[in-house]
Amino acid sequence: MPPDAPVLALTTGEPAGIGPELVLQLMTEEELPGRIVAIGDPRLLAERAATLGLEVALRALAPGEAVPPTRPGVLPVWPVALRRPSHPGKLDVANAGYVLETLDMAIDACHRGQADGMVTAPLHKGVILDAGHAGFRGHTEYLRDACGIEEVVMMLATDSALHARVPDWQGSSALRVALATTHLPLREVADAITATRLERILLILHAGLARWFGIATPRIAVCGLNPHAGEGGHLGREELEVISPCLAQLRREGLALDGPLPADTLFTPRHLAAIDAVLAMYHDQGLAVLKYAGFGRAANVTLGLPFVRTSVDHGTALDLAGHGVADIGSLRIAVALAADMARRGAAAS
Ligand SMILES: NC(=O)C1=CN([C@@H]2O[C@H](COP(=O)(O)OP(=O)(O)OC[C@H]3O[C@@H](n4cnc5c(N)ncnc54)[C@H](O)[C@@H]3O)[C@@H](O)[C@H]2O)C=CC1
Ligand SMILES: NCC(=O)COP(=O)(O)O
Repeated sequence: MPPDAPVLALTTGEPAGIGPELVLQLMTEEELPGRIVAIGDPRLLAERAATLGLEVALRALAPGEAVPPTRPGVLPVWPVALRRPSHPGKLDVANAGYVLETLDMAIDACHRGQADGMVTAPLHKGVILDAGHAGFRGHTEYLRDACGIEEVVMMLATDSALHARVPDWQGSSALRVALATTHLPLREVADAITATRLERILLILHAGLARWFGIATPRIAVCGLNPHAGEGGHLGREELEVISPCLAQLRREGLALDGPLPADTLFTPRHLAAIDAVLAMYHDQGLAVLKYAGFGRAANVTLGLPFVRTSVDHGTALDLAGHGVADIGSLRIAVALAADMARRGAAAS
């Protein structure tokens, strides 16, 4: 590995979940892109490694110490102390502040240029809210607010859709799905779909596909919100009053957009064959399909941030934590994607 390989700050996520063990497992692998530094509690990581019989030596880095080239079996760590000892599968509100501190450290490192990007292991949104961090929604929204920007875009891509235009959808599970709204109660979704938000989201998505995925003129298919995209106004008017006018305006500005299309038939090979990404109106409209196509083989990327951030396609899996059986596939892909994006970012600047 070259000594100037991108530095990736890897947050270890909810301590009671599968994040810590996936990070440890990753570090036993031979081929890793980038110089990885985990952010978390070294004692927790050492305990989890011992429980699972993973031979990983932890090396706490001093402030300002350079992140060394990654070697299998060695995990450099930027230490953050747990507030209370953590046990697999057992959430504890006392450790919510710890999880947020690991995120803050990664954000700070990206801002200061000490890291070229961040990769996040899953956190548990519920326990952070139970701990009193009102308004917490997820990494995506936390990063947006920490960076003081209006909008970012959550996009998940399956492994075969990570690098460029997908030539043939027929029989393929290659899929990129972005979301117009993220972690919002369904009751609030319709009101959140405004022309201003949609325009911002589509511009970020268009730019992100061009910059990071090498698709100069991406074609994006936009889902309707209502069944049958509103059935001409009989099953909802958001398509007529908000989505269509917004798409028409953006087409005049040169974006290649299809829709609004009924979401049920959009996700079929004939429609997917012609497009580079789908914009779904809400979380489960898009992610249920994405996870059906490639759960465990996909990564989550936040577009529109001033730095690279990727994540896994799954949550904390409390039921599996501490057993060493969780699938590492998505973390592997998230790390590879972040390293690739960081290299592209460096080449472009
Ligand atoms: N990037 C992040 O921080 C994410 C966090 N979450 C959070 O995770 C928590 C739990 O969410 P759930 O909806 O239960 O989803 P989940 O992904 O944690 O679990 C859903 C099912 O998938 C299985 N699963 C998850 N990851 C797996 C892996 N790597 N290998 C094998 N099986 C795996 C679990 O055992 C469970 O049966 C929630 O608080 C949610 O908000 C969910 C998605 C992403
Ligand atoms: N289902 C995707 C998800 O919840 C990821 O959220 P985030 O924490 O990465 O914002």
